[in-house]
Order: sequence, then C-alpha cells, then structure tokens
Amino acid sequence: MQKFLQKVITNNLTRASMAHFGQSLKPPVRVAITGAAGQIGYSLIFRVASGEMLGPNQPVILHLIDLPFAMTALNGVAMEIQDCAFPLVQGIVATDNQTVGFKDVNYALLVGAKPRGPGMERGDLLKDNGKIFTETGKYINDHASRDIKVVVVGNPCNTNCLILANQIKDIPKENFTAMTRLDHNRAQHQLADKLGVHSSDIRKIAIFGNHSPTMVPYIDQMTAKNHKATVDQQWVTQTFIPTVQQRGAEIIKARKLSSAASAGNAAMNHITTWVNGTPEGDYTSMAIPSDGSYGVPKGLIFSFPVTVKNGKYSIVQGLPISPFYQGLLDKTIKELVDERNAVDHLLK
Ligand SMILES: NC(=O)C1=CN([C@@H]2O[C@H](COP(=O)(O)OP(=O)(O)OC[C@H]3O[C@@H](n4cnc5c(N)ncnc54)[C@H](O)[C@@H]3O)[C@@H](O)[C@H]2O)C=CC1
Ligand SMILES: O=C([O-])CC(=O)C(=O)O
Repeated sequence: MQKFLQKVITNNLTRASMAHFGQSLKPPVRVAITGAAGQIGYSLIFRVASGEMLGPNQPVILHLIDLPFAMTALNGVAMEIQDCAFPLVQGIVATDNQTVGFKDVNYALLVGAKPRGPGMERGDLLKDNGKIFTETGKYINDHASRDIKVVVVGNPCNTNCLILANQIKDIPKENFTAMTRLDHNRAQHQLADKLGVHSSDIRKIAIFGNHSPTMVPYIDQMTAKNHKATVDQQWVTQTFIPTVQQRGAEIIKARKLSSAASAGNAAMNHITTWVNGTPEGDYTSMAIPSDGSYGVPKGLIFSFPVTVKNGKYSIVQGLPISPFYQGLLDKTIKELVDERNAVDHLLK
C-alpha cells in the first residue's frame, strides 16, 4: 500500500467556493468512485466534480478508490482535479484502502472491475468480478453512511449488485442498484434517429432485464413529442433490438476498448434521476431488486421501468406485455436466474 495516497487531500478551495456561491451551498456529501484510475473513472470524475451530477449547490468530497498498482495513476487524477480548481470540490480522498474509501460515503458509483475484451460476453467476467463485489459489500456495510445510494457499473452489473447487496445487513436493499441507463440512452437515440426527432423527444420507453444481449428494450408505450409513436415491427425485431443489445460489443470492436464516456455519462444520469426524480409523464430504467412485478422472481437485480420521486423509485405497473415481449422477458429472467445459480456460493 502506498502511504502517500492514504491521506485525505484537504482542499483549500472551501472559502473560495463559499464566496463563489454565496450562502446557498448545501453541506458537502461524499461520493465514492471505484475503478477511479480506469477509463470510465477518467471520463466520470471531472463531471461529478463540476457539479453536473448533484447540482451546482451541492459540494462534494470525492472518494477515489482503486487497486494498489494503480495508485500512481490515481495520484495523477487527484492532481488534475486540484488543477481544475472546482468550486464544489471540498476534499479528495484517493486511496486503495476501502475502509478509508467508503467511510461515511453517501453515493457510490462502483465501476472498478475488469472490462471484457473482444469476443467475450459480460457473463464471462462473473468469476473474477464477483469476488470484488463480495469484498466491497462488506466495506460498504461496515463503513458507509446508512443512507448510501449505490449504482453498480462493473460487469456483469446486475449479478455483481446481487452479490454486493447480499453482504449488506442494515442498509435498505433498495439502495443497491445496477446500471441499465446506458442501454436506455442508446435505445432513445436509435428511436429518435428512426423517427427524425431529437432523443429528448422520445419518452415512455424502458429496458427490462439484464444488462446483456438478452436485455429487453420495451417501446410499446413510446411517445415522440408527446404523441404516441410507432415504428414498424420488422425494424424493431431485426434492427432496433439487436442494435441496442449489441451496442457495447460494437463499441469494443470499434474502439478496442469498452465504452467509457457514454458509460460514465449514464452512471451520472442514473444518480441524478434517483436524486431529482423523473419528469412528469416519463419513466427511466434502473436495475433494482425485483419485488415480483411482471413475474420476475423476487430479489433478482432486474431492470424495470421506474418513476422516481423524492429520492425513491417505484416500478411502473400495468404496462401491457405482448406475447412477443413476454418471450423476451422469459429469456432475460432465465439468464439472470442462471447467473444467480452460478454465484450461489457467494450468496451464502
Ligand atoms: N453497466 C454498463 O453499462 C457498463 C459497464 N462497464 C463495465 O465497467 C467496468 C470498468 O470499465 P473500464 O473503466 O472501461 O475499465 P478499466 O480497466 O479502464 O478500469 C477499471 C479500473 O478498475 C480498477 N479496479 C479493479 N478492481 C478493483 C477493485 N476491487 N477496487 C477498486 N478498483 C478496482 C482497475 O485497477 C482499473 O483502474 C468493466 O467491468 C466494464 O465492463 C463498461 C461500460 C458500460
Ligand atoms: O459491453 C461492454 O462490455 C461494456 C458495456 O457493458 C456496454 O458498453 O454496454
């Protein structure tokens, strides 16, 4: 462990930021990002630091966590944050020690994990990355704030979240979620492109299920510019759904690296929506512990359409599920049950 990074780098910007924002600042919150020296970390941390995730009146203390071998690089990231002189950054904790890293943390974006390479599926990562989330769960349970909100990004994110939440004794299970917002955003873009509108005009779509090629992009209630919108079924089955399901692999093929900027963006969107809520008349997608809705076995971390209000999400009930969609739902449920069975030994 490298000692020099175990320290809290207290920030000397506190007075400057108070002067910048006047008295409207809230008390600082602690935001942990694991895998902070990695690709997603680099695209995410600076945006969180700028206030884009939690708003311009919310100071943050950044807890940047990575493995011992990555500490030199992480120190470089910490120096760069200092050099941005962000008014909202009230402190930086850069560490490979998870006790220090998760101490009193209010938000955790769990990115740290091995990414897949070309030709791999996300499920192939389960063995290596599953262990990481068992350990992290213990540290969060023992050291984080009891109101912590967690989003798991590291793949396979649904089952990693299940493993993590299993370690938690006295924090509500609903505070542990996984990210399908990237898939949601991808679907929004594909549909907007097809309909010739802006992606922000597309509403009432959702991702059901696993963040994997079995995910189910659901669009039967879609509106564009507030009007019910339909697209032809052949395009849906042959182009739209496979494109969204395979977008991650396509990006790996093109970049030779997995999507980082769009994943970081989606992780921020996930937390922002969880805190600020969904717009009236719309929903978003979050992978959350199933309560049995839509016939999904209880406890699986499953992506549902959700509305969010006052920091609490609720599953959108009663969406009509056609036989076509039911067939897709059955497949993604089966895959998540199989993943759960494969990590049974980590769930004891
Ligand atoms: N849910 C989603 O939509 C998406 C998920 N991902 C996943 O995010 C993860 C990270 O991707 P990248 O940033 O591109 O990978 P990367 O390899 O660039 O960075 C990962 C970082 O995590 C660190 N790390 C590994 N184990 C750790 C641990 N136990 N504690 C703290 N840090 C640890 C590594 O040292 C490295 O710095 C991968 O699992 C990838 O598959 C990527 C894109 C989208
Ligand atoms: O595909 C990957 O491995 C990275 C990821 O989860 C995505 O881009 O959706």
